[in-house]
Amino acid sequence: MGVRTANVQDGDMGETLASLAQTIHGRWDHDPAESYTARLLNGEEDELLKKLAEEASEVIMACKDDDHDHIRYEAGDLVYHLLVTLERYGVTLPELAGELNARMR
Ligand SMILES: N=c1c2ncn([C@@H]3O[C@H](COP(=O)(O)OP(=O)(O)OP(=O)(O)O)[C@@H](O)[C@H]3O)c2ncn1[C@@H]1O[C@H](COP(=O)(O)O)[C@@H](O)[C@H]1O
Repeated sequence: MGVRTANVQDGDMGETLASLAQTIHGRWDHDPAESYTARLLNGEEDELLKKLAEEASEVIMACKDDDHDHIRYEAGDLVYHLLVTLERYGVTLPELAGELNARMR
C-alpha cells in the first residue's frame, strides 16, 4: 500500500475530474521515464488494463475492511487509472457525462 494522503479536504468533483483529465491528455508526449501517465498511455495495453483491474480489487478489499480513509485512497487510484484508460481509448469526459445523463430518470 502507498502512503495515504494526509489532510484531505473536500473539493468540487466536476472541476477536479476535468482538471485531471486535461493533465492526463497533455501527457501523451512526455518522457515515460519521468511520467507514469505517459508510460500508461504509450506502453503495453495490458499494463494499463491490469492496473485498472488491480485498483478495482484494492477498492473492494478496502470496503471489506470497512476502512473509510483507505476506501477513499484506493478510489483515488481507481478513478485516476480509469481516466487514463478513457484517455487512451479516446472517450472524453463530456462523452461520459452524456452517457450517464442519458440514463437519468
Ligand atoms: N492522480 C494521479 C495518480 N494516482 C495514482 N497514481 C500512481 O498510480 C500508481 C498506483 O500504483 P500502486 O497501486 O502500485 O501504488 P501504491 O499507491 O504505492 O500502492 P497501493 O496502495 O495502491 O497498493 C502509483 O505509482 C501512483 O503514483 C497517480 N499518478 C499520477 N496522478 C496524477 O497525474 C498527474 C500526472 O502525473 P505523471 O504521471 O507523473 O505525469 C499528477 O500530477 C497527478 O495529478
